[in-house]
Amino acid sequence: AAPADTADSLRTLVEASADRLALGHQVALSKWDSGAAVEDGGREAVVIMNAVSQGEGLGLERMWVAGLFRAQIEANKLVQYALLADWSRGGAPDHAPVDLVRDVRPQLDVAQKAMMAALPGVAPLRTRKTCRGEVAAAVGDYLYRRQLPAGTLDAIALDRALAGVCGG
Ligand SMILES: O=C(O)C(=O)C[C@]1(C(=O)O)C=C[C@@H](O)C=C1
Repeated sequence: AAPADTADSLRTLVEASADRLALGHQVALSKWDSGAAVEDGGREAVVIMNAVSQGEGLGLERMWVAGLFRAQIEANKLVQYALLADWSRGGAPDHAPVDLVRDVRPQLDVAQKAMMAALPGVAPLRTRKTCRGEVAAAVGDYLYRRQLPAGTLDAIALDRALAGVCGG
């Protein structure tokens, strides 16, 4: 694919990753209410298995897809831990009850599908020397477009969420 195609796909991937990450706020609220642990190893395995098998249908390498989603999950946990720690000190924001299994995980699955659709176009970037710089720039563009300040929790976590794009 030409570099322009990669850039478009990367932009789509960054947006879908940010959408997935934003759901971490809802997940954290549900865990605040339920007292459940942030980490759910069984669910992580399901998320990664689903992504890998969807990726195989798209001709994507298993290890790459697994690494990509491991990074997404790690970033999601970063957001959850940070929010829960804040709320332990200051209280959680007012919110309606959040049903993790019925409401939030299906939305995570939708964001995952959007990410998967972008991956074939992003794959050629993996092996470029410029990969890390291009990913960092794409995140910077996203933050700029959304007027999200660098250094905030969501901005930091978005860089981490995309840590699996290069190499693998
Ligand atoms: O589904 C959850 O319980 C989440 O916290 C979300 C998520 C994910 O990013 O998919 C993150 C951490 C958990 O270990 C499992 C999955």
